[in-house]
Order: sequence, then structure tokens, then C-alpha cells
Amino acid sequence: MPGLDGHGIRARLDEAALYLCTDARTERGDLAEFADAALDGGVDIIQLRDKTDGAPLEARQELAALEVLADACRRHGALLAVNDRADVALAADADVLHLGQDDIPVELARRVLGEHVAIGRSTHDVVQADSAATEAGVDYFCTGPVWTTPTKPGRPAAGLDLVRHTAGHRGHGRPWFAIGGIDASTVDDVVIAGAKRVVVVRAITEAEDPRAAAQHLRSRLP
Ligand SMILES: Cc1ncc(COP(=O)(O)OP(=O)(O)O)c(N)n1
Ligand SMILES: Cc1nc(C(=O)O)sc1CCOP(=O)(O)O
Ligand SMILES: [Mg+2]
Repeated sequence: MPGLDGHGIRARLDEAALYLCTDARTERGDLAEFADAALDGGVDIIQLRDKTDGAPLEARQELAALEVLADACRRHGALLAVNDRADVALAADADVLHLGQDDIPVELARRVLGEHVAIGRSTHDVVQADSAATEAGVDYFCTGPVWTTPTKPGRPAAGLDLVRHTAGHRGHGRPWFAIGGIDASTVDDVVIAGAKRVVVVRAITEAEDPRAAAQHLRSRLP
């Protein structure tokens, strides 16, 4: 929730279970309404991740969409996340910056952001997961994709074994999320494998009723 201090952000992150990545819904023009529904359904963190047609949004469009999401997060007490760009996270007063393996290193993002913003990392195998679980400056990490997904074409599945591995170490004490191919039909499998938190895209962005989709996913998480 924009306005929280670093302590509040990390406390909220610790109790988060359902993390949504959404595009800016430019064509539908319903970002505020969609975000309200998803957050009302139980989404704890919402990230703007718009790579429609493979290209990221221009910074001005990204900041405009983030303003809409920031208002929704304030209404619902949720965390606002920015993907990839530390400068945009700072400008948008976001709570969270998410960085993948090919994005800027955490140490450099920290130089831009200081300690106030939480930083998350993507991991795709056991070595990366163990490293993100212990790397300085990382507040949470994601493991995946559990299943191949059209949302991230070309990225091979890491499978449930990576979820089991990470659960076996309890994320080395750090919050961690399973991601990739998770929806109403697969969420139970990741929970059985040991995940307590999940990130989803299509399961909510493509749902006819985003509120109900979020509610259902949330109800399946411990
Ligand atoms: C919460 C969350 N987890 C994973 C990702 C993927 O990050 P990355 O591998 O850098 O790929 P892009 O999303 O940037 O295409 C994410 N964005 N958010
Ligand atoms: C954005 C992203 N990152 C992944 C990773 O493994 O790091 S998988 C993924 C896409 C997840 O989309 P969906 O919920 O539609 O399958
Ligand atoms: Mg990235």
C-alpha cells in the first residue's frame, strides 16, 4: 500500500499469499475496476507487468497505469509492485520491485531504492532458488514456472520438484511464491508440494469474474 514504511511493507509481504501480475488492460480500459475486483477477492500484491506484443510499456504509460493501481491498493491495503525498473518503482512510490535473472542486479537496484522498497527475485532452478533465499537485499523470491505457460513463452517448466525443494528448506526463512501455470485446476498440486503462496497471471486476468477467481484461489491456500 503506497505510504507504508519498509517495516510495514515487509510485514505485509510476510503474510501475503496471493500475488497477481496484470497488464494495463489498455484495450479493455477497465484497469481500476479489474484491480478493485481482484483485490476484493483476496489478492495481496498486485504487479503491473505489461509486455503486450512482447514490448514493455513506455514509461509514461506505465506510470499512469501504476497510479491507477496505487489508488486501488490504497483502497484495499494491498502492496503495489513494479516489474523490472527500479527508476519506475521509485517514481511510482511502489512497495515492491520484482527482478528476474536478466534484470538489473539487486545491489544496483538497492542503490536506486534504498532499503524502503521490498525486492523480489525470479528463480528457475535449485541453484538460483537457494541463492535468492540467501542473497543480501532480497526480500522474497519466486520459483517457476511450475508448468510451461503462454504468459512466458520459451521458458521451460521447472516443475513441482523445485517447489518441493524450496518447501523442504522453508525458503531458508524468506517468503517465496510458486509461479507459472497456476489456476483453479492446479493450485492444489502446488500446495500439496509445499507452496503457501502463489503468483498468477491468466487465472485472474482472463477470468470472467476476477473477484470470484481470486476468492477461489485464496480459499485453496493455507
Ligand atoms: C512475482 C513475479 N515473479 C516472476 C516474474 C518474472 O520475472 P522475469 O523472469 O524477470 O520475467 P518478466 O516478468 O520480466 O518478463 C515476475 N515478473 N513477477
Ligand atoms: C511472468 C512469469 N514469470 C515466470 C517465472 O517462472 O519466473 S512464469 C510467468 C508467467 C505466469 O503466468 P500464468 O500465471 O499465466 O501461467
Ligand atoms: Mg523481469
